[in-house]
Amino acid sequence: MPQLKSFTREEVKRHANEDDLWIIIDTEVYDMSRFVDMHPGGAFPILEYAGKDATEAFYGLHRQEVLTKYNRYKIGTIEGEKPKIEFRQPGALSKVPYAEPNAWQGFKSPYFKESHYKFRTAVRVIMDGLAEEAREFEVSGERPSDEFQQKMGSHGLLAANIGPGKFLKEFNIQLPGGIAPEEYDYFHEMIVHQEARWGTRGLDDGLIGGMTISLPTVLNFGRPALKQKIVPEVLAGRKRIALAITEPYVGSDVANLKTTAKLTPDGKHYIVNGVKKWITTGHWADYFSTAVRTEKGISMLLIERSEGLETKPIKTSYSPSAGTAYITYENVKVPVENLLGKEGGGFQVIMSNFNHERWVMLAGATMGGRLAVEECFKWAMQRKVFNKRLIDQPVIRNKLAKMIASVESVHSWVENLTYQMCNMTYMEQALKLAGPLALCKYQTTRMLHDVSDDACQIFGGRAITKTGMGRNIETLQRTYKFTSILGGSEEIMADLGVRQAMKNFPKDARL
Ligand code: HEM
Repeated sequence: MPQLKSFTREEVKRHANEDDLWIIIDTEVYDMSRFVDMHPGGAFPILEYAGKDATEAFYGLHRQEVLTKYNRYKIGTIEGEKPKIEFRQPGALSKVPYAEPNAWQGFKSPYFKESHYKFRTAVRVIMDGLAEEAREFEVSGERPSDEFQQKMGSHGLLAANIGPGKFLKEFNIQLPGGIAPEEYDYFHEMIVHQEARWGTRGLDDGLIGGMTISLPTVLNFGRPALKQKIVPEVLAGRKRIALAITEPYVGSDVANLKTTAKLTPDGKHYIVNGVKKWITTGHWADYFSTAVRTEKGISMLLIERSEGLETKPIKTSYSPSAGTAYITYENVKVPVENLLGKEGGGFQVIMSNFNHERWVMLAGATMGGRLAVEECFKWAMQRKVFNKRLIDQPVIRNKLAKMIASVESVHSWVENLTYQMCNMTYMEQALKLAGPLALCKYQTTRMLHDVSDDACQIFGGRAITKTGMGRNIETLQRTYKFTSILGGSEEIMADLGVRQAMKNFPKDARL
């Protein structure tokens, strides 16, 4: 970058033709002479601002990050003037009201201790440092690279997604912010899910989604030797793992799955045949925690990618970088030692992680809604139409009010449920939390539906454009159905919640 100089506004005015074209954005001076013909928006819009202040026009059409990416054209600043627009620094919190959970914006919280604040600060710095690379994978739809997966692992961010547990100490995991493994609780984990503010819904699942739902089956039900082999390599990002339950004929209806595993006559192996569909991370995975039908009923097997096992990508409306796969198993030979839990005990293995899986989705989804609030609020404040800012239109303020109120309500419920998870025993959680978590998941994805709809109307055409100002809104509207179908569809969640409440309904209660 050339040495930055100081200029007066009068000096800038003298560089006002196509071959010598300067503009001012806030208090910075850009020499556009070499860029004007390459400008993605064409030369015409820039020419109008030659030698002038283009701040308002620029922010009406570009995200701030454009200036960071093209800062090679910056030649100086305006003498004696202080910037009016703040540049977001890596790791910084947003000052936009409701853009962050209120605990991070100075509100009192009964839930967070010093270690949570410390952890959040550390996680945001790491995530900001990885954001650009993450977005490149989401846009290209490519497999997140081994280096990227391993960076996540080396920061402790893969293990941090699996939740608190003895395994953090057992496998010597170094958590962000130097948090001690025994201190790590579900509020720390909630922070990890909510700090994934990259706007890369597909990639998030390709990187960690499959692992978060499948590794616990090995951690909690795998034989010690299997655990020792697989857990460290997955948590370090050297290997990837997916949960393979759903089939083309059965989605949530696990009891009717058709994939079979037959014991060989010597009793040393299972031979697996069948197909699986919608397997998140599946196309990238080395291991598959797979639900099969054995002689004794539904069982879970850890299957390594090997002869007879093939994956192919499913073209989804979210992102190919989620690695969503169709899997075929043709006479795949699996050692009996890879049985997870008991033969015929597959339901227990599958069910044991459902609450956690749904809660992870809730935490991530509230962040998705919040990000939309921040984007819409900023856009409405800076976008001018009919000579007014969007925010000056009551209809826009009303939409924002609805968005904020629904994100905040769901977020408070998620925090309350997280508190229960931190303080109930595993058995208590199993008995009491399935219903509320299911209802909260239902409410959260309804919230996303409404927020996405309002956000799209606020952003207009940019909400259906993959790059530029509305990029994150486009991602939200294209991907929120992912959350409302996976891990139990809205309809099943709503029904489960009410059926569980019916079980606890007092027999003697009358209106
Ligand atoms: C440092 C100065 C500038 C840089 C680096 C820059 C860069 C860019 C880039 C990268 C895009 C594509 C954005 C996307 O698709 O996400 C773009 C679009 C555009 N730019 Fe600029 N630009 C600059 C200044 C300006 C100025 C002063 C104007 C004047 C109004 C302008 C008008 C536009 C327009 C109209 C578009 C198309 C926006 C759209 O498709 O909605 N640009 N610019």
